[in-house]
Amino acid sequence: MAKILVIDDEKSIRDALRDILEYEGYQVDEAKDGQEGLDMVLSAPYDVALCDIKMPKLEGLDVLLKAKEEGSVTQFVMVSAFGNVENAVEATKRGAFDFITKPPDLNRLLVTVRNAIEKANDVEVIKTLKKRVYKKNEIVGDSAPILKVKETIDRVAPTEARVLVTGPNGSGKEMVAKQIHEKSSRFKKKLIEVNCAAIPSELIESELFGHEKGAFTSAIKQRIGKFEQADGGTLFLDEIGDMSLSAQAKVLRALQEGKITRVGGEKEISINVRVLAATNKDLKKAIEEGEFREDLFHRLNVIPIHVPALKDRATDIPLLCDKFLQDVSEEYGDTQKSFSKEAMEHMMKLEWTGNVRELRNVVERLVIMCGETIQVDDVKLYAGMGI
Ligand SMILES: Nc1ncnc2c1ncn2[C@@H]1O[C@H](COP(=O)(O)OP(=O)(O)OP(=O)(O)O)[C@@H](O)[C@H]1O
Repeated sequence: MAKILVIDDEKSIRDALRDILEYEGYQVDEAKDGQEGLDMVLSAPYDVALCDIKMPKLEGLDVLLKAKEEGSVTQFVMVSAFGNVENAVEATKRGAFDFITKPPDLNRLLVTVRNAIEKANDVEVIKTLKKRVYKKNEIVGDSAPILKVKETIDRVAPTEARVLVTGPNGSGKEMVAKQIHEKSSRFKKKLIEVNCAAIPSELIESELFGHEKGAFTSAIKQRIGKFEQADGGTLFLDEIGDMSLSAQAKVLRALQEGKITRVGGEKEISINVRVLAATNKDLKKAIEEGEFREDLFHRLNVIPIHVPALKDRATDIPLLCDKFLQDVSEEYGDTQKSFSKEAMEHMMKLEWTGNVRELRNVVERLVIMCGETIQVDDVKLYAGMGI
């Protein structure tokens, strides 16, 4: 049942609104001034507040602003006296859902309340979805190296520092980059990812910097590159060790000068981008072999984060398995399965050359193929079938 709070200093109005709303089946509480209303909105989850504008102690507009400041998701419908409509309009500009005038017209009141409740439900749904996504992206593990990774993320995320994430395939480098972006002040803007290994070297410059129409034969129209797409946000250069030397030179210039030029273009375009990079290659060795620019390495490697191979943090395996059992059962809408003690001990001894990605695939395979409790023989049979 939807909960509605009526905030009004006139008892007759509170009584009238309560009668109407209770008759419609809503649960109604009352506050007799602005301050009491604010306290109640902040201490209980009301779907809708019907809030008078002119009140002693705290005016309606201030109740609204303070509630929003504190992150309240209650939808405010302002109730204004006839001569006070300007204030009500101002309130809707500042985040109130709508306003009605006194004395309230019954139909208009009920329609507005119903719409406000719908909006409140949408906001709740979005909030839980967001929490779920956040949980889905959570870095699982409490081994010493993973705790260090998480601590470094928390420290570095709010800064503008560039981060170079290293570690073997499937160890969680991309997850680290995503967390840094989500926990940074750039989180409302985009995180743009480029897999440098997947793009042919002759196309990487156009991919990163864009091109002007006619810059080369297949450039039939202008294209905005990843640096420009990430403006105000974060650019994640994955597999940076696979980037050609000529593209490296251009990336270096973009980082040094904060400017790029589209391929075939002349104009310099200023960009405000935080760059994160990742690689599974040994970049120091690549530098010695002349395959990676040392100056670019130093530009990118302001804060290094190393994600170790899974076999070097086997104590994380039970927690990761739990998380993946939960994810997979949610995905298939099944009850959650579990590992026998011996099965889990065996999981912890395996090599996991494909690291966490391989572990996730194996857990999914086991959930599909096995009974309620996954046994050690199941693990021997189904793990190590290739990732
Ligand atoms: N600590 C972790 N907790 C939960 N899930 C994880 C963790 N580490 C990795 N994963 C999951 O494992 C998979 C592989 O992770 P990710 O893509 O981040 O690895 P990567 O190192 O970037 O891989 P590649 O080197 O192939 O690009 C993803 O599905 C990711 O969600």
